[in-house]
Amino acid sequence: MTATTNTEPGPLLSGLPTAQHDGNIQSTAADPLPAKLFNEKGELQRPASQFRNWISRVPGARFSPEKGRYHLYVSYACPWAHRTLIVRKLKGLEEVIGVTVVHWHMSMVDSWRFVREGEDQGEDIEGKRGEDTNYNVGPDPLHIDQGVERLPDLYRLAMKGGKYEGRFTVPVLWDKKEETIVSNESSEILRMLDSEFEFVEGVDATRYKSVDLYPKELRQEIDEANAWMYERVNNGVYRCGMAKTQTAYHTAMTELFSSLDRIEEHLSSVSSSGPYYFGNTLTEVDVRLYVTIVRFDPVYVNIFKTNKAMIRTGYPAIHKWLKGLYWNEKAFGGTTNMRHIKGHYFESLTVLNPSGIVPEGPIPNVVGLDER
Ligand SMILES: N[C@@H](CCC(=O)N[C@@H](CS)C(=O)NCC(=O)O)C(=O)O
Repeated sequence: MTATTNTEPGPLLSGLPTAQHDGNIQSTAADPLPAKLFNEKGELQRPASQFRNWISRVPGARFSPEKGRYHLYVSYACPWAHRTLIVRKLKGLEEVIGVTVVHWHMSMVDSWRFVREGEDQGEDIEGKRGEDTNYNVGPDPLHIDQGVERLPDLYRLAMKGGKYEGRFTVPVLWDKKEETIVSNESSEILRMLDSEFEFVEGVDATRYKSVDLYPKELRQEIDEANAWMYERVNNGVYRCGMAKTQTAYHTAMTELFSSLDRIEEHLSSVSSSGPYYFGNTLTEVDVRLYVTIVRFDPVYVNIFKTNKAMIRTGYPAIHKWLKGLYWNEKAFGGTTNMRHIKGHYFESLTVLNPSGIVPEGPIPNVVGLDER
């Protein structure tokens, strides 16, 4: 598989930009919103992910699928990283690919850091569906003697002395064999996990094959949905929240809410045939949309000012779809940790929320299956 199969129209970007680091990981003056991230209209422009290798089952491939060779570094808070956690679980790869979760707080100067031994892990106290999320939050288990305390330290190791000019983002798919980063682009990691691990030791091939997130017969529709949803919804909420002018905000809001209307209409028309975006077939569109929608009412409505409507009151079909995934599918609900999610956005993004106060509502963060 090559990078050309990726349908992402452009780079996926961050939570919020942190200051750039040099190769030695020293803090520089923090400009949380550097001018180069914006165009002349004050609209956010996401930079591209820099590590774009592929795990491939083609014989002789540099990164071949193997049990225990790869490790995911993620944040429960980050929607892009959340995609990879969902797919790892959906495909039954828990014993094959390890995971380490960073602390939910992202410093605007020093990026993400690993949780120290004995430190609060940010357990999801609402916890009903977060049962699987209170694991693997801790120090980097692979580089205990190499002084890896923060995400940039990992990028430094991967660069082996070379200069890295991208952003220090999660998710990171790490290769233990070459001690480097295979990929830091979630849309591509998602595809690799979905397609390349069927014949690997420790993988239940029947279960693996029972979920195909990019089935041939739906590829065109998936590609089309990905293209507009990425720009207007997944990245759209960030474009609203980080807009530097009223006009840029208005444009992003208009595109976001007209897209939610479109999704609502689509889901109303398919919901009788199944719980997923394409009725009875679970695809990567569900994965990619879920990570944004589950954060919408608890976080984006508030911190990103996406407040024309809430999902729970304004979009009944989307809400039903969301509740179904959260409550009925372990890979979705079980990887959703609201403590990390709310802590990250409201306490890290002090440029948008200077007090760092975390809103208590909405209550509950995700509505019960049979409640409205
Ligand atoms: N293109 C990346 C974007 C990932 C990303 O932007 N992650 C954010 C967290 S939500 C991050 O780590 N940001 C740190 C930064 O930009 O400094 C992907 O989809 O994998």
